[in-house]
Amino acid sequence: MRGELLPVSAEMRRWDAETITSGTPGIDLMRRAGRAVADVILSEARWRSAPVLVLCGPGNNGGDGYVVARLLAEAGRRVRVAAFGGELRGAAALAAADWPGPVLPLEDAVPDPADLIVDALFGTGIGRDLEGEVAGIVGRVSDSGAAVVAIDIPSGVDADSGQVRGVAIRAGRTIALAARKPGHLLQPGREYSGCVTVADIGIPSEVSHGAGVLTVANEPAAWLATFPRPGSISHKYDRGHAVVLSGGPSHTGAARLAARGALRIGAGLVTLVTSARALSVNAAHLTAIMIRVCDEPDELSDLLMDDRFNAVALGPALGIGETTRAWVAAVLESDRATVLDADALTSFAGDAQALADLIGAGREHPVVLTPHEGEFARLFGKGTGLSKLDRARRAAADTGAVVVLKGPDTVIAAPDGRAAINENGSAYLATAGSGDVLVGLITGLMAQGMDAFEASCAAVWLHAAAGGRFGPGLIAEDLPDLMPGELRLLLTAGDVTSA
Ligand SMILES: NC(=O)C1=CN([C@@H]2O[C@H](COP(=O)(O)OP(=O)(O)OC[C@H]3O[C@@H](n4cnc5c(N)ncnc54)[C@H](OP(=O)(O)O)[C@@H]3O)[C@@H](O)[C@H]2O)[C@@H](O)CC1
Ligand SMILES: Nc1ncnc2c1ncn2[C@@H]1O[C@H](COP(=O)(O)OP(=O)(O)O)[C@@H](O)[C@H]1O
Ligand SMILES: [K+]
Repeated sequence: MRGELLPVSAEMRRWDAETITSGTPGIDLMRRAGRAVADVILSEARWRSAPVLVLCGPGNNGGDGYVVARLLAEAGRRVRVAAFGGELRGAAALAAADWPGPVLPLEDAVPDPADLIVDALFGTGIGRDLEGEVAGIVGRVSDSGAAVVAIDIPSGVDADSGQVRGVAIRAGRTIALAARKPGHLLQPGREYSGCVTVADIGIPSEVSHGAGVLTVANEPAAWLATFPRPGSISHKYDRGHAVVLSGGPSHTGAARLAARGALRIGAGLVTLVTSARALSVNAAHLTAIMIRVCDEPDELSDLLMDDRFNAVALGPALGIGETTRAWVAAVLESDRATVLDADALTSFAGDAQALADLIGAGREHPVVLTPHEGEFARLFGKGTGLSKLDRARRAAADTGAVVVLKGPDTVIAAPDGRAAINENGSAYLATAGSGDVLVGLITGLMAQGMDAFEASCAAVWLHAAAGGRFGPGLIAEDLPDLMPGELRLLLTAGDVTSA
């Protein structure tokens, strides 16, 4: 997979183990980890005179902490170490043996507001909720207001899910070892991690890239190579023809937002399908977007016999119930690239299997589902105990569709197990109708022939980049018209950073 790999803890353990097997002792990895963290601390002017309190746990994350303590003391810094747990093993025991100073019991550690705290309690090996004396120190660190640097991941944050295991350290700075993990991007882990940088600890690229990690950070590197660009002799039919279904006379705006999104992202033609009753209100608001009247699903099926209509979106403001299920069935039977959102999903609440059956196994063209958390739970259940990543992945595998599970940390998952986590989102996107525009962006990219997973990733990223760059005052109507600016930055200026 292209893009920055985000290994889960089991994959990370494999990377470490394979590196050790191929000849690098675990203590060397740990010393590199400690060196990287110490270098960050020593290079920060604001921490130059801060006394350092290193909190060490019973595993290898604690081992990293002992290395940091020794290196900072050798650099002349005042360092206290407090530790928790029984006898250390392996590399961690070696690292602890190299620390020449005293070790306080954790319960005696009293962080001072002037301290710099190094959080080396737990990393990827956290196995249960924090309680007792470790929960106590997390509380005291938080109450002290001291600055915190976390090694690998803030203790208490689950590296796979981003969930807090009871309580967690809030770090201003986190130094992720070898790679960021999903828990650095998924909420609330992202909030707890503060500013995250990655330290190279010497995992060979054959190990990290040979391991089949299927999760990436959603960034242009993951999909830019296949992003559609018109050729010099392209005509509009080469750029696809997107179709968007409108709701009834007083529910037409959502579909128009999606249709405009599809046109702005580059679909050659966009047609809004409306009932006769909603025709005049739609017609009064549209110019470049064409209109066709279909009052029954059969009429839409007939329209879609023309294979120039190659991507269809439905759901926003369509109404919940049997009628919408019939429209969904008609579209899915026509086997066009399809995006199902909002009411098209909620009409199948508690009956995801019926939707999966309609999507079917033998279809030629992909389907994308774009639920927010509420729609997802209604369709697939709460998935208690599963991470957002796993819930999206499982829903994709079960339905055979790409699933875009929206929110501040949108997850895009493909039926084959690939997944991407988005991180350029902006809370300004939390405004009525912004999801409708996203539907149009995905549909417009699929109309241009982009792979459904990559189209979903690209649309989510561009939508978020536009929202973040615009910021205060954003309304959904703005989003389609922000696309030309975002596309210019992405495709011509080579500036692929979001706001
Ligand atoms: N592998 C390598 O070679 C390298 C690894 N590196 C570093 O190691 C980290 C991973 O190390 P790790 O696997 O030892 O796990 P770690 O996060 O230290 O914690 C495990 C310990 O905590 C305990 N424990 C867990 N939860 C608990 C709880 N709620 N409350 C209380 N105790 C709890 C658990 O106890 P147990 O569950 O076994 O009873 C076990 O003793 C990784 O993030 C990176 O920093 C780097 O140095 C590079 C080389
Ligand atoms: N706090 C947030 N940070 C980043 N993105 C957000 C946030 N809240 C919502 N969004 C994004 O805004 C869009 C809202 O879509 P949706 O919930 O379907 O709203 P609507 O139905 O009003 O269009 C989604 O793309 C979602 O990821
Ligand atoms: K930690």
